[in-house]
Amino acid sequence: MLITRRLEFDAGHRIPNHSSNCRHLHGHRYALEVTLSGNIITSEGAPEQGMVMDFAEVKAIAQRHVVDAWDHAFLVYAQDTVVVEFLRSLPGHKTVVLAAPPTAENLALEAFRILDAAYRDVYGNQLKLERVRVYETPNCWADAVRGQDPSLQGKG
Ligand SMILES: Nc1nc2c(c(=O)[nH]1)N=C([C@H](O)[C@H](O)COP(=O)(O)OP(=O)(O)OP(=O)(O)O)CN2
Ligand SMILES: [Zn+2]
Repeated sequence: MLITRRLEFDAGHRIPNHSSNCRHLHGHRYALEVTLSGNIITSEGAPEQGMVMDFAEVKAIAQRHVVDAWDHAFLVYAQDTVVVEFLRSLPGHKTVVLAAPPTAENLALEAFRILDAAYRDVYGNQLKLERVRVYETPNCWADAVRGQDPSLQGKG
């Protein structure tokens, strides 16, 4: 069984080497969709009976590990030194420095890496993170899928 929870957040970014508009500093209302697989919990009387995981708990984990860190932050590529230095000059600015340009693809991969360790099979129902989808706009999104990207090797 697969279940998906959607969360939304706002963040700024730029794609420094982009040939068009995306090299400018701008922001998005991102959406993050977390898809988990697992067996439905059947323990009679358990609060989670009938669920793979309580959607509230799915949300709480993604919120704590990704959304709280990225919401109203500027997501910047570490090699984008001019912007990194500028953001450092702003006292107390919320900045997230990433090892790769902040495209939807790289944000989905980064969120997958962070969240994979965060979702634990506490009910013995083989709970596992399967996919993280990041919407950059309502029309553009990227999927990081377990076992499909070379950087997620070993997560199969
Ligand atoms: N494969 C990717 N392509 C692009 C990415 C990306 O992350 N992965 N990102 C961008 C820009 O960040 C840009 O903000 C996206 O805007 P745009 O292409 O304009 O998307 P819209 O949904 O607003 O498209 P409209 O045609 O304006 O409706 C670019 N490419
Ligand atoms: Zn953008």
